[in-house]
Amino acid sequence: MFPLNKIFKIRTMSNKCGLKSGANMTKFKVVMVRHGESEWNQKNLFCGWFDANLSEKGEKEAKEGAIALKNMEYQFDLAYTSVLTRANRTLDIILQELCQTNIPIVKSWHLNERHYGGLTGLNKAETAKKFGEAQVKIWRRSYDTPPPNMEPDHKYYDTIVNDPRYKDGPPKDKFPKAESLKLTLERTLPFWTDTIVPQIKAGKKIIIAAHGNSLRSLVKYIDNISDDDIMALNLPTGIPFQYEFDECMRPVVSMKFLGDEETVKKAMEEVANQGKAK
Ligand SMILES: O=C(OP(=O)(O)O)[C@H](O)COP(=O)(O)O
Repeated sequence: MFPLNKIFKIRTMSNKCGLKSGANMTKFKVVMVRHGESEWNQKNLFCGWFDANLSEKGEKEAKEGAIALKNMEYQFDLAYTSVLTRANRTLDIILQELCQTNIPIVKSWHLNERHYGGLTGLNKAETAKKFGEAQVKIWRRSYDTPPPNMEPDHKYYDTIVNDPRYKDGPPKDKFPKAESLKLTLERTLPFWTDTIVPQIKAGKKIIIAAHGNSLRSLVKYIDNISDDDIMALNLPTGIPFQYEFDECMRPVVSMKFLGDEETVKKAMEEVANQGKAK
């Protein structure tokens, strides 16, 4: 379980990108949300780049997340999401509830879930029974150990590799076969730095609807979380969280969930427990 006191914190850092002042000012705010529960989350299957739909519960979670944002009168100028339906649909539900469907939406595979390789479509609890909970935890949560590759004879290989949504990338010779969190960060980070951050600095109010591990990779980078500590972070579905940054894009407030602490903790524990042999 990731210690929430590590993330529910107000930071005291340097002012003007250098000098210690102890009083950092919030200049920018960004909202992130992992999509609501998918049909494959519900069945406890490794999903990755398979395009699962939201479950009925997931639609409800997205709506509840949207209501939390609405109650706090959030206004967005721009939205980013992956090219996967579960994240797109979550974003649509949120923007509909907020009556902000007119804002631009940028979809990119760079925000896709990490590619779960050969594990795609396998049940997590059955995999834990077969290979042991420790191995499954390494595959799910270690920073730099990728799952086994998805080979061309994998049940979902053709569906994923030949999906027309990838016609503009990633290039065929760089198409992922499996991704660790580290490999995921190698494609989320340039998108964050080169595409999203300039828009934040231009004053745009941004929401990012993505996935458990693509968001974990960004959180690791933004909060400079160690390779060991990131193993304990499990993001709940459908609960938006906010970052506040100073003028130098350093986090002033990290992962402030728009949900009560007990509910968030319980949802995080449930995600962690998906890898236990039942
Ligand atoms: O596709 C997945 O993530 P997503 O539901 O956030 O898109 C994974 O199956 C999440 O699994 P994990 O929590 O075991 O890393």
